[in-house]
Amino acid sequence: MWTFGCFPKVPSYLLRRAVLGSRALPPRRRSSLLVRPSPSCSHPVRAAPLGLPQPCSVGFRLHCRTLRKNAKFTVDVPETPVTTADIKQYLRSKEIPFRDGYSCLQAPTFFREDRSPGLVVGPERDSFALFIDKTTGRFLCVETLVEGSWEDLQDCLEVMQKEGCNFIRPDVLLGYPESQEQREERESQLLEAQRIYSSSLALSELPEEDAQLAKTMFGISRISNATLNRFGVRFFKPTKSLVFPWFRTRDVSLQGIKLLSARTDEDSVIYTDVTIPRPAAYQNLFGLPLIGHKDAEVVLTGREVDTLAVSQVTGLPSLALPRGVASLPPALLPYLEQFRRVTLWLGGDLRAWEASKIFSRKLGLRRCSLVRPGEHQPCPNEALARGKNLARILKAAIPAAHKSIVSFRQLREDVYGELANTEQVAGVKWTRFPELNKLLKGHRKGELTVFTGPTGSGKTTFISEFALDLCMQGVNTLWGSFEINNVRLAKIMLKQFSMQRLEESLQEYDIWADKFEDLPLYFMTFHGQQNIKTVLETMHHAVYLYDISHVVIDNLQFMMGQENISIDKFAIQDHIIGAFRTFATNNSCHVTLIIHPRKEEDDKDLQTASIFGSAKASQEADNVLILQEKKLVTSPGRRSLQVAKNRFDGDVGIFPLEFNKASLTFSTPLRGKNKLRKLKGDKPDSAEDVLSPVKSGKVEKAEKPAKASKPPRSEKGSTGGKNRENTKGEGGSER
Ligand SMILES: Nc1ncnc2c1ncn2[C@@H]1O[C@H](COP(=O)(O)OP(=O)(O)OP(=O)(O)O)[C@@H](O)[C@H]1O
Repeated sequence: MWTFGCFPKVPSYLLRRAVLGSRALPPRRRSSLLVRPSPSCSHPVRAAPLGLPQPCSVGFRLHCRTLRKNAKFTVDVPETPVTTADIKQYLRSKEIPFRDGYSCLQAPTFFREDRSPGLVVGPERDSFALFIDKTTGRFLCVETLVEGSWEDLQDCLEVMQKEGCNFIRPDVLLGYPESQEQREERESQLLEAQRIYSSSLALSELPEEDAQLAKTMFGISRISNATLNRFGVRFFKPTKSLVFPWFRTRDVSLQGIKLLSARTDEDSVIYTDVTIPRPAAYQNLFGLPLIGHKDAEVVLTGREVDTLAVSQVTGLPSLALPRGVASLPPALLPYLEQFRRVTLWLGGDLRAWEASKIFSRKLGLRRCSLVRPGEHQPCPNEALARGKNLARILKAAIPAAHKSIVSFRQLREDVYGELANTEQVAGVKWTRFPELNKLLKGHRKGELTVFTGPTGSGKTTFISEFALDLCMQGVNTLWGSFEINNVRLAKIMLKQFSMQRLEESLQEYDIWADKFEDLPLYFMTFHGQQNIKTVLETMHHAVYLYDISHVVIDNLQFMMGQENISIDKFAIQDHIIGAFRTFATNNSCHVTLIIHPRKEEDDKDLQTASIFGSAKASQEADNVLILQEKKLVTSPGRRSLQVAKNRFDGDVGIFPLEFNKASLTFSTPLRGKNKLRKLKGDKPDSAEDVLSPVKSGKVEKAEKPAKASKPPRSEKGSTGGKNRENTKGEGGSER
């Protein structure tokens, strides 16, 4: 029988045309999300470099996974979001049998002709080796490691049907091979990983004293050498690091490593890890080769040492996520499909708890149980060190499935957790803006921040640094920059990241760019006017793929143009803000929305009323930040940041900012007293007093250092909205 195997290697779009004709498949829309790759356990990703036209929009985008130096990628956001029902219907129409799994549909693979049992790998280890993500339609064949979009899969099936063949050889369809540079980079990283791993020693091979010292340093004194050997963990003497290997399941060949180092800082031990390949391509489910194909239960942990502890003590199958609580890449979901029960024990703090709730939605709530962190339930390795009964903790894990009606009894542990961990509840602190921490207390998931300032005052520049600061601390960030293009935005960020005028130190460019590339930072490729629906779809997609917890939209005006102009424009604005509000709440994701002021008067400072069309809209925002350019400070041209609304605890105030033109960064002036003016105090006469403190005279009064004593205290949530904390997680699996 004639198959695609007969074709010479030609660009796939030519192949597609040759077979289907140009009318057979409409050209696909350009990708709208610029993101990192989501490589799976063992193979390369191909993609076009940043800013280049995306070949995938015209041809098959089938590819094996690769590593690449330039890790910023574009991926397709489906033109019409696909639903599970659509996928099922399509497969039925093609008479393809499938199994309905937790996160994926499973079908027989058609990427290899010879499916002899010995060659079949992956969790299912049967012919149903094609996993189709129920949310995105993306597929992965765990036998051949071919992956692609839902459209790609349909293309393959159409081609096969048309030609009457029953398999496609994926290599023929690789229209966009790696560049030589990418291949060299990948190969050199692999060699580096192999070199380090082969020159590392099993802890059992170290002199007893050294082994004990190393175990003490990493807090794994109670992990036996037998367990370490079973997982292939070694010690690399030159850097005094533990080495966790990433083995491919198919042939147990080494794909990469994670090096964990420890150093003491005063009283505490600080752990850092480095992965080869770099984090975006390091998609190792640590422990996967030890999973038996009949295992139906797994304990998912946030760290390799936790998996060692669980496995040693309970004997249960356990896997560690490659980036801990930061993300659960959907590319790993096929490898978790075989488990009927997944217990998430991701750590011992609130961040781990939040992550386990979010991840369980991806995994399918029905099969997930969560270990609630607490004093008596720390992370597994600590539990082992403290002599706790790990099996009992696992047994007490609570089902993740959401109940629409709960009693206080079910909430009391959550309430206690929040009261006992006020610092964690307050969110991630800025390292560059301590004054902001004093007012807002931190950056929290699920909130909506509205940011405004006069035209050209530096809104984009400031928010870029504001978001970068958080991103550098592991907050997965998605940028929607509709006004300035991504290259310009990335240039601003890179200067802020390196804190210098990079034009003058180009020899350092690669060093900074390499570090910058490892940030969990993603960009939408939209430019100019966009439909709010498309933007929200892209945001949803990014949250699913990359566990985004902060979206920055610059700016709202770029979503106004395509709405029906016969409707009142303030009503449109309200509608858009409401949509972002709902998104933030439902996805436990912080949205920062830049809005141009409605009106600017030379002699007046901005106030909340300068932004919004109606009071309803002002209630939607949890935080309102205003970049004030003049008036509030003595020197003209100097900027101040005003927190005009703070739903979390009501503290509002203002502090000056000094601009460094070389690095495009902001800081609080070193000189000058009373840098931060809190506008605390009595209940204001009206919301307007808080929302426009300038008008009420309170800010100007507070600006005078000598007279700034005890300004009136504003009421908590003085804007009239209830504390958003109460509604956080609405529509989700809030427990
Ligand atoms: N505090 C500042 N002092 C002086 N110049 C600044 C300051 N902040 C930013 N700039 C510069 O002003 C210019 C405009 O900045 P930016 O684009 O961030 O302003 P914007 O408020 O977002 O503008 P727009 O209103 O057009 O959206 C940039 O060249 C930036 O480097």
